Amino acid sequence: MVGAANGGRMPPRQIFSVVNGGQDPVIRVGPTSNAGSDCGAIEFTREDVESLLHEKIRTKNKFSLKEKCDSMMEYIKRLRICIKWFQELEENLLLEQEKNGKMLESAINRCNDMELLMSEKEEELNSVIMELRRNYTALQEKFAKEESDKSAAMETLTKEKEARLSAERLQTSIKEELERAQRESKSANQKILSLNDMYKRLQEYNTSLQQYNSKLQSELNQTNEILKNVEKEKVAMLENVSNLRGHCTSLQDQLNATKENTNETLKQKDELASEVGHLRMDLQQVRDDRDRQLSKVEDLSKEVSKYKEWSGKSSDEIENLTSSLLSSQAICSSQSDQIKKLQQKLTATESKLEMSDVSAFEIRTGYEEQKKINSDLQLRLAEAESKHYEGELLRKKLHNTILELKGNIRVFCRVRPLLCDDDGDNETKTVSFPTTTEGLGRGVELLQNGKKHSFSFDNVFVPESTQEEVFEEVSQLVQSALDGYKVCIFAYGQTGSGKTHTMMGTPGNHDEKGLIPRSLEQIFESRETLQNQEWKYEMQVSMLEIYNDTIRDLLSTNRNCSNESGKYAIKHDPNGNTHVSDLTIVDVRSSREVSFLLNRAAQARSVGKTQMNEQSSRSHFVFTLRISGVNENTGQQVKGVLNLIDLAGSERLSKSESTGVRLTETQYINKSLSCLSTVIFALAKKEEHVPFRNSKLTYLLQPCLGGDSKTLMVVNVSPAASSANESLCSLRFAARVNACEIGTPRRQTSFRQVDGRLSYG
Ligand SMILES: Nc1ncnc2c1ncn2[C@@H]1O[C@H](COP(=O)(O)OP(=O)(O)OP(=O)(O)O)[C@@H](O)[C@H]1O
Repeated sequence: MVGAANGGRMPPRQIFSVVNGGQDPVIRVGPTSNAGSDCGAIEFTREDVESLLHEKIRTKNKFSLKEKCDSMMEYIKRLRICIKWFQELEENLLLEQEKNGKMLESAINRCNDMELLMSEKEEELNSVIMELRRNYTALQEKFAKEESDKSAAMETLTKEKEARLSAERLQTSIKEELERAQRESKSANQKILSLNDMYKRLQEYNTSLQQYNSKLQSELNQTNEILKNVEKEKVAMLENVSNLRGHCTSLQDQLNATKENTNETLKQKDELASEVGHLRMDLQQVRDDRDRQLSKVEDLSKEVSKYKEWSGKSSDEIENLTSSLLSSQAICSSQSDQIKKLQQKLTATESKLEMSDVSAFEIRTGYEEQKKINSDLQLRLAEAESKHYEGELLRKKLHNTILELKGNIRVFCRVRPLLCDDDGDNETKTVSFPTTTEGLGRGVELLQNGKKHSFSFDNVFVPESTQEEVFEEVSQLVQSALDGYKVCIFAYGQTGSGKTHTMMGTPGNHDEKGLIPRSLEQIFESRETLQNQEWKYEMQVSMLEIYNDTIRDLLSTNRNCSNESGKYAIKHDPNGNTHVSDLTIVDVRSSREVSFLLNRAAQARSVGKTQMNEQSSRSHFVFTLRISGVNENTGQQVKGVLNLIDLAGSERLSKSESTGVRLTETQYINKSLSCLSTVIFALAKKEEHVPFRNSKLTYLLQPCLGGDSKTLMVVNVSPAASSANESLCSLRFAARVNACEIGTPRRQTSFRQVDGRLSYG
């Protein structure tokens, strides 16, 4: 094509360039093409030409022109040969080009023809290709369709195979099942018969249970009614008894005054009687004197008459005799006066004596009357007291019946007042108390994140409730420890919610005493009263704390060796009694002694300042009073236990911001409280395994929680808005505990020799 464009010829410059820069590195000129030329068979390669062109002419003598001219000539000669070779080559190339041009032309023609032919053929082929493509696409579509059909068919086949296999398996299992079902059907038929039988019996049992239940319900209602009446009667009786006691005391006072009066009167009477005796003696003496004087006068008169008879006697003698007679008469008359006076005195004294006899008689009759009234009153008092005792017994029985019906765990809720330390939004009321008939005193409502949560417990104490009011509701439970029951009262709640306040109260403030001191006072008072019924009690106290899951003896004088291994090991015996080895147990005789021990324990207890509470209890405090009683009349023996527990408060690590020791304490507290809830829920669900051993607290309280004791949980709640989440958690936990039926309280009483050992539960 290039050749055609240049008319088949190339200029010599171009040929030279071909020699210099052509693709072929060597241009060889054949011998035929050089025939007859000067260069003969000389061949030039590209390198030759290039070296020739770049050759520098060198002479031996730089300044010899001849030599330079010769070498130039030589060089020109070589150049000429080269040029000639080029020219020949060019001619040959031109010839060849011409030839090639012709050939090219014919080839182009042929090519054009061929192109025409080819285009025709191409068109033909294109149409064929198009046809083929169409066919191909159709075939591809068909193929794809066939493929998809095939895969679908394969899938269906595999599915069918699987279905067949499963159907076969199903068939065999159905066969087996059928056989089994036939067997079962037979046994089921038998079972149906027996179940029908049982169903009938169960229906009968159910109806009897329903009847029994309704009877129990009505009995419970009646019992509640009776209990209320008994309570009312008790109050009236107590009032009556106190009135009678008042009356009796005033009568006793009167009686004493009368006795004193009588004694005084008797004394006066004795004095008067002795005076009368003296007077009588005086009178007698005076009478004797008078008689003597009278006989003297008589003698003298006789003598006077004798002397008168003698008339011969001297007148002096007569005068003497007359004067002595006169003096005797004067003495006589003065003595008569004296006698008269004495008689008057005697009559006055006798009338006085008579009067005093009358008043003594009156006093004696008054005294007798008073005595009678007093003995009447004593009888009435004894009657009232025996009625009161009977009422008390009935009330206890009813109280125990209610507990038996309800289960041994009861829950009270106490909401403490808002304190100035409480942070957060305290304008909106977080805790409220329903005023409906059924909710009053038993319901509590908590507002959290705008949602109201309602709870109901056995008793709910509002922030204004006093320590005394709280104790009043607990006193019956405390009392049953003296009757031989195991009693456990524990305070649960968030840190700073008022547990220690409820259990211990404010030290030094008499009105703010908590449940523990009040319970002890009541127990010791009742002990005094029961002594009249011949009951003799012995009491022992122990106090411990569980700090970081380690028991510490709060009454030990040597608290440093609490970590000795094997010390304070908890053991339960088969009777449900618990012992803590090496724990200090102190015999106590008065509530004053216990108060002293309580103060000692409070000082030894682990308390620390936290973000949430200035005086936060960092441990669980367990106070135990073991009571052992015997009735000397009947020989009956009782063994009661009173456990009063102030738990450490739960707290959120994020909120308490505890670090170091406080953080460790908080972690232990939270862990043991969560163990407590796990145990309670396991008991509630009646699970086979109850994880009592997961913490020292739950293991120690095992008999109280899972056994036959009377247990009361006081859930303490803070009304602060910032504590709403924690309060909700505590109330939810308490509600679940309230719904638990854990066991039935059992009284520990016997007529045998009491086991000397005492225990927690
Ligand atoms: N009913 C109440 N009336 C008046 N003040 C109360 C009442 N309850 C609690 N408080 C006061 O609230 C504060 C915290 O109470 P307390 O120490 O009893 O809480 P706590 O639940 O025992 O806390 P922690 O678990 O941290 O030991 C105390 O200052 C206490 O006096």
